[in-house]
Amino acid sequence: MLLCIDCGNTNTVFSIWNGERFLCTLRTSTHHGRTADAYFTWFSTLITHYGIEPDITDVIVASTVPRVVWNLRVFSDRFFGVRPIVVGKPECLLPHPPRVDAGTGVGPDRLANAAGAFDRHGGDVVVVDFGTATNFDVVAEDGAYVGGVIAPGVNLSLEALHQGAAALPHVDISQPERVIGTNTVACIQSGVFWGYVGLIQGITTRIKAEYGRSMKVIGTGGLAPLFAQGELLFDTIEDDLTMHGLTVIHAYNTENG
Ligand SMILES: Nc1ncnc2c1ncn2[C@@H]1O[C@H](COP(=O)(O)OP(=O)(O)O)[C@@H](O)[C@H]1O
Ligand SMILES: CC(C)(COP(=O)(O)O)[C@@H](O)C(=O)NCCC(=O)O
Ligand SMILES: [K+]
Repeated sequence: MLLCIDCGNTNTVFSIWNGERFLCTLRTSTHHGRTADAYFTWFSTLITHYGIEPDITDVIVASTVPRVVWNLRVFSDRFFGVRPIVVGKPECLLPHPPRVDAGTGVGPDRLANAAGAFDRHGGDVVVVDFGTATNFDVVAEDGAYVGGVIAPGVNLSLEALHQGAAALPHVDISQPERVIGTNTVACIQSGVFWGYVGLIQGITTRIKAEYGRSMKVIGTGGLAPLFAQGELLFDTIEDDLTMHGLTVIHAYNTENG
């Protein structure tokens, strides 16, 4: 079985793929100080809780935080005897290499999103991924990642208001009833929620105009469903797109490595 690890700047997600479906998805906060032993303690407790007895034979990692990769490598080697495939490293083959400026890096989460989106939709796609940052990943007709947009994430925007303005409290995101807020919390929620709706609409419209072909827009990441309510921002929402992309990249490496 394949263990897929998607490590974002906020959360690290483990999913076990049995070749047909994901058996479970486990989430923990991202800390570069977490040791291989700490990962295993957490992992084994949860899979026991869920009654799963996986036989992990392969591991693939996509991490937007370079410092966590070392401990994930040790975790993989020590507990499963497996050398992981790390997306973005030269030894990890990509089904469709990205076309970007020479010398620039592409986030491994974006490479996984591109692979997952192409496998499911066949290209000409924009993925909108709501993580710590909100990424727009453009996937060309042939499956290559060809660029995109990086905007501050929803929670980062809320946190920045709280950090930067003495009288503004920490607020959780939700869809406000009205645009004109009549208290501080409602004003902040309106600014971030409706600001985000405008950002998503505005950027996808401009991407489509610049790209010059019709495109599908796929929402992914924890907050995508919040922005689907009542607004036609996405053609589809796929929570497991990054994980699916990891299974696609793994299969490609198995066949071609
Ligand atoms: N279902 C959800 N509802 C509300 N907030 C969420 C949900 N999923 C994730 N978040 C929040 O969205 C932010 C980004 O989370 P995540 O997608 O895990 O980011 P990353 O992949 O960058 O680690 C975090 O602040 C997280 O707490
Ligand atoms: C844009 C990101 C910070 C998003 O990370 P995340 O929100 O998933 O933690 C990540 O994809 C990244 O570090 N990218 C490198 C630069 C690039 O992709 O162009
Ligand atoms: K992510």
